[in-house]
Amino acid sequence: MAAPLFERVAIKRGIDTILDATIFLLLLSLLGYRLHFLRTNGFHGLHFTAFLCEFYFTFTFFLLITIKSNPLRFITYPHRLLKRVEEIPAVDVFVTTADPSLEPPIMTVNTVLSILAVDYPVNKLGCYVSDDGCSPITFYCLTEAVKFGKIWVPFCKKYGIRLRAPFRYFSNALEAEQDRSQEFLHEWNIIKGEYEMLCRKIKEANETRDAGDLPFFSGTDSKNHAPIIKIIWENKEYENVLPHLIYVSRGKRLKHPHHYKAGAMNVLTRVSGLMTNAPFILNVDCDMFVNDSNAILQGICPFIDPKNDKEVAYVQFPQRFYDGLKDDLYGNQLIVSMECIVPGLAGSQGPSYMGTGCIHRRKVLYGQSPNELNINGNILGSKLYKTFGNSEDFIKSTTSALMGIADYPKSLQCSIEALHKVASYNYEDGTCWGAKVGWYYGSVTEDIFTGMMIHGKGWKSIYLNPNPPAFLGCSPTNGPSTFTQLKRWTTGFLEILFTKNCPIFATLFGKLHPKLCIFYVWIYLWGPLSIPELCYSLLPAYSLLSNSHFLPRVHEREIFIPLLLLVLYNLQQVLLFLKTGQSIRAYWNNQRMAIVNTMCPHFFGVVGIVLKLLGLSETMFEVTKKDSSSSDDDGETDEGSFIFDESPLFLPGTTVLMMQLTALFTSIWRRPAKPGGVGEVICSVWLILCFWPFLKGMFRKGRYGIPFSTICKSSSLTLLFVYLSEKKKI
Ligand SMILES: O=c1ccn([C@@H]2O[C@H](COP(=O)(O)OP(=O)(O)O[C@H]3O[C@H](CO)[C@@H](O)[C@H](O)[C@H]3O)[C@@H](O)[C@H]2O)c(=O)[nH]1
Ligand SMILES: [Mn+2]
Repeated sequence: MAAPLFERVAIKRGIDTILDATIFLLLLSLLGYRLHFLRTNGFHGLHFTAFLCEFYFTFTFFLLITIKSNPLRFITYPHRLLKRVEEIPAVDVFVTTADPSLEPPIMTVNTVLSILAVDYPVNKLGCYVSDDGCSPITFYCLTEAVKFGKIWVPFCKKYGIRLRAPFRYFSNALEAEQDRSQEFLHEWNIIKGEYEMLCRKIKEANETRDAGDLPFFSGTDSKNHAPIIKIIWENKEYENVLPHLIYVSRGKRLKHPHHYKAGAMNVLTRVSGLMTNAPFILNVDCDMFVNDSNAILQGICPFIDPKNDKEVAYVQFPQRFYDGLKDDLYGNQLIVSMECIVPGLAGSQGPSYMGTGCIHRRKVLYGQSPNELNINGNILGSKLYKTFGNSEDFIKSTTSALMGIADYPKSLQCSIEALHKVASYNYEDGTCWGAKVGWYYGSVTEDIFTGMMIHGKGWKSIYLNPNPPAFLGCSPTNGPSTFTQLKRWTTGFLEILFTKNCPIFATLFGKLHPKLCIFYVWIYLWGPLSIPELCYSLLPAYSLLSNSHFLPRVHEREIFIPLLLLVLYNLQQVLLFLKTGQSIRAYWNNQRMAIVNTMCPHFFGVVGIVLKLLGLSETMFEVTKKDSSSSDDDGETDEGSFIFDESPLFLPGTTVLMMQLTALFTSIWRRPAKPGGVGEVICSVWLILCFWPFLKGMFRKGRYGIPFSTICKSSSLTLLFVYLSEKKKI
């Protein structure tokens, strides 16, 4: 038998398990203390509220420790696959971009170049770029990218370069190179020059908004236009330098829903079905380049392994980021989650789909279940039209994909009419796209939703977390973008929770593994967690203002429960950060942001969903702004400081901070000798430390300052709170 292509290895967690258990027991004791207190003293508003909040915290913590248990890791052997060339399947790569001003074209170009250059048989790859911005600039940049690609790709392959996104490759010093021969240096210099020229051309096109003569773009409005599908580069067998590159801007009409990224992915699925119809689909966002030229080979290994052939739906690589801010100021590098939480899922049904860096099996996206045999083409006839839409060509391609026929069609020369038809704005009307096949609609987090529906059918997924990382993307680098992204995620999660597609039903009536059910419930409850957390944050301030207590007093021995909880929980976090190679400051920023995020963007995610349920507003996919190193920064930069804007998202945080400050000072001023309970003071001070960047922001101007209007609103809310607390009216 051939050597295995991949292996699983258990991960040892050591002390983390003990800390999990201890913290959980302490949380239970705290609940016990509350119940005892309420029984002996009768109903007590403060303690009752505290009990409810702590109950919720204990519940989410329980979910989390269940998710983290029994982690696994997978190792792949891509070089073994390379030796079995005839078994290597074709892969279609989808790149999505939506807005050239928020997503600089140079970034998309680098992502595309890194894909064109991967170590994978060139004739088995096709790269499709979806441009929801319908931008001639993006199109022009891609045509220029191909010209550069013709020298870049052979250079990378000749010298075995691992990182094939030119902007990253050239940002590393030449000294790091192994091969320093004269020939190499000579070529390196030429190619660097060419890359700089490409950057200049792109910059110029961006500035002058001039992409040359492109008649098919004339008169198009990005929100209202017919489909534009262009083969930018076709790989002909005799050349075999670059894989196919196809530009797709799907048709849109103003009032017709286009379902954001999910809609774009479904159009790419159909367009690629007509052109190359590869059995596997890799999808990356425009900011996520291939960081290791072996990435696709690695990702294909689990699919080829005979043990998994029948049950793996997708292979997910972690989201990793390059050029993150120092010490993870906004806590959005997700390293601990990717290293310590997701591996727990890997040991079960597999990781959730994260929207990028993921290889899908095409058949699964066509709605097939793991136990269904490859279909027999004749049976389904008219049902196929109902499901997949009214295109004969596409039904043919679907049938062969579902039947497992690998090599249909042989060339890109399919009919333009068919292509335009499947990419038109109304092709999906009355079909199952977005509901039973393709990427699912109805949530702005289409990724987790689609992944969950796939798991619900009983499919497994595989988590590959290689070193060096296979893909790298970028994370938001300022407060407003971070908050907008998180708000969208929370809203998207709740859009799934409150439907018939809720994970609990998927476990009860479908094939979702209970552990995955727990994971999805845990993540969907991020938003609602903001309510107990906001309530809990009011308790110390209220206690200090009204001279009451919600925590055990110093002379009671139960005071050790919350104190130990605080110490052990933070100790656990510090250890996790150190274990994953991060700094103590990164730990602190992350733990602070966990609180800030819950109270600000997550809370607004909940507000958004309530408005949607009341029919007052619709949810939107707001594209995250991506900073490229080539974009100019306006004015001063201060890496360690928070960036704010007028958004109401900053309001709850500013208010909570003001409440703590007011409560603390009032209590010291009134009772200088005995300023309130120790527990309450510690809580209040802790919150002030968590919102420290907000405190600094209150005294600064410009983008590092909290706008005056937000300060006014927060002050009013604080005054109202102080008034009500002092009168003990709440
Ligand atoms: O109408 C749209 C909106 C977005 N996109 C693309 O979707 C991708 C993700 O958008 P981004 O603004 O970067 O969202 P993030 O929050 O950073 O993305 C994370 O979360 C999304 C779900 O909320 C997933 O789709 C992403 O894969 C995941 O990286 C980008 O390539 C966009 O170009 C479209 O193609 N069309
Ligand atoms: Mn993104």
